[in-house]
Amino acid sequence: MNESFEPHLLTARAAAAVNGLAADGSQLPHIVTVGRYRIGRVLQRLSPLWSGQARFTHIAASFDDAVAQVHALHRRDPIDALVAAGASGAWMRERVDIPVGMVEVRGLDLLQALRQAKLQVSDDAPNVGLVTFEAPSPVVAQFDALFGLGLVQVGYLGPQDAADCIQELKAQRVGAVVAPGLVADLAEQSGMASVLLYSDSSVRQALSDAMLLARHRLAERDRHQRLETVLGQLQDGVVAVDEQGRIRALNPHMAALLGASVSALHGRLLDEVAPALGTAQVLAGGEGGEEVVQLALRTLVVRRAPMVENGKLTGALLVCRDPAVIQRADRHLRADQRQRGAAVRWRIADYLGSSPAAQRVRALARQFAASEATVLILGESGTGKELVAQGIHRAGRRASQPFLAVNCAALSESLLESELFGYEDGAFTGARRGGKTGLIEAAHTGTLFLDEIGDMPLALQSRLLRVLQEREVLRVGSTTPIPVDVRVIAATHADLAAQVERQQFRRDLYYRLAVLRLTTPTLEARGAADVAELALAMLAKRLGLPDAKALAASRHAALAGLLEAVLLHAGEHRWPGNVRELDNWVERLVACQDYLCVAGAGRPPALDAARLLEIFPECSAGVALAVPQAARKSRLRDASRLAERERVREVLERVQGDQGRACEELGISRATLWRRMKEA
Ligand SMILES: Nc1ncnc2c1ncn2[C@@H]1O[C@H](COP(=O)(O)OP(=O)(O)OP(=O)(O)O)[C@@H](O)[C@H]1O
Repeated sequence: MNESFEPHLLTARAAAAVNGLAADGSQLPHIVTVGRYRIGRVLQRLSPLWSGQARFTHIAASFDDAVAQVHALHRRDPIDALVAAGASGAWMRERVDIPVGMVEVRGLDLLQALRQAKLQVSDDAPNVGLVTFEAPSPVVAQFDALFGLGLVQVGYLGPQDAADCIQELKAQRVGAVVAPGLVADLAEQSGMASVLLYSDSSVRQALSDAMLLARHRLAERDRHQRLETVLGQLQDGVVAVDEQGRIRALNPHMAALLGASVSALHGRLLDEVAPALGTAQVLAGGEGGEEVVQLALRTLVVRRAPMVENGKLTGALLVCRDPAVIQRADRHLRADQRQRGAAVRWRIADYLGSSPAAQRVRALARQFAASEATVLILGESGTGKELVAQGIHRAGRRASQPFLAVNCAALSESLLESELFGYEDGAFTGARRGGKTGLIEAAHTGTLFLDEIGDMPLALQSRLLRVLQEREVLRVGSTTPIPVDVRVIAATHADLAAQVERQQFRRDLYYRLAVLRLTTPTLEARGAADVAELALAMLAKRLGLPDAKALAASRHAALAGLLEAVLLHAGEHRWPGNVRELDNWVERLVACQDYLCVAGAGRPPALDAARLLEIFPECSAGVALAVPQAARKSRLRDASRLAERERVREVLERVQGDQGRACEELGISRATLWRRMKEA
């Protein structure tokens, strides 16, 4: 016996079914019974037996009317299976894409029905009528001939035949009829006894069949929904077709590419909707692979793959990509690679100096980092323009994105153009195959530093202006602009405003660039204290120390003192090469430290003025003019002593304590060496 007949199960299930859920919380399949008249009533009477296992809806209609109502309901509330009988059921099965549990006439049921009918005939009308869907059965006719039932068989195709059926039965003196619902009802109305062709057990069997079909379909629907959720998350358009090329699944992105809704596209032939996708080609056993196609006005990259199950081709999967997405990913990858190659080294705090001018630079840079506006950094060569640009980038929201720099003065016009804007495949003779991504594209989401912007040729200035205005870049040889999100920081040592007046620089570009403006001061403007601070930091860096503070405690303290002494003699030097020139001094000092200090007889080594001028001719003015003050002299002496001691220690280390060799190298006597060793 079917478990659904157990009453306690029925109640528990019925309670859960109120919400369309099974007792375990899973969704119940939706079954729709379809039928009018007597069969409709039997279906409604018996379907509650499954009430805990399925949700039932009844549609009292037949044929086209039933088909229309089923479609309408299915759109509102998806149906998992239908139950119907006879001609109307067969009609529906042809027209609805939902499995149908058919109420079938079974042999014993028919005998039972005929027996019941026979018991109800009268002498006036002694015959029994049998109305069946489609043609009369020869087997039943043979049975009648054998047992003498007086059976009149009539075929029935649809409601339009019902009245004719009744007339024919009457004419043949039929007293009781075994017939489908409508005919049975009409027979009763015209005074004939009637027995429904379908027994309760055949209706129960149909309901049970429908249950199985519905469960299967519900599981399929769940799988489909999960798949749709996954597909919905994809940025690509994805469509699956069956072996005939009919769309069986697609995601909203694909529907948008095809220009219709998901539901409108479902079931249509993909080759009719979008012939360019080449569905037929892959279904005909062609190779999958990737191709660029034109779909309406869009260019897409389509990838096709046949679907093969158990060695049989069951359909195909097509994945469509917007080339812009691929290009963007490509740009990101390239930008990442470039970024790794040219890491951002500097932070705003690396801009050293305690002078008010240096403090102002740091404060402004911090302000600019919080903004997205274009920055123009003005300043002489070697005043830290790139350092500040990197600092602004690193302190802003683009810090984790690429920082790319290009020196506009270092490249020829055509090279600078392709470096900045990139080019398309075959844009010019010698162009790399596959084209090239320009720095502007590669800096997407990051910062582009345009050094020596004043040297950018006028033609490129116009192209750059377009990038800043339209926020898109046009590769050389291309007509399709690529959107970019780049912050531009430009720098120049030139007087850009004067260049604008002389029409050497586009005025509109100048204003676009100079939204935020910052000037990096020269070393001269920053003063001697900043010069010393920077020089000591450079010395520390050369010696592999973390910063200038570490010098004092190191064995290089004397060298640091020597550096300070040399700088004191720089006097009025104007540092035209700025930080680069200063770094050059530090390097010279490290190389010539021994030569600079001369030990007199019985006197500690001291900075030798003549040698100083020889190595640092820039000092001449200072040395000649400045009368060294007492404080300076003593600082210098200390520095020289320190340097000498340091030197002794270094040489002794190198010669592994061999004092004879150390004296030779240092050019001093053994007695002096011992004294120096004691001091150290
Ligand atoms: N205030 C400063 N503090 C620390 N280092 C500095 C400072 N100013 C400049 N530098 C250093 O000087 C060197 C040159 O700086 P940078 O390249 O930024 O200058 P620039 O103005 O861009 O020069 P150019 O215009 O010649 O390219 C770098 O090593 C930089 O770190």
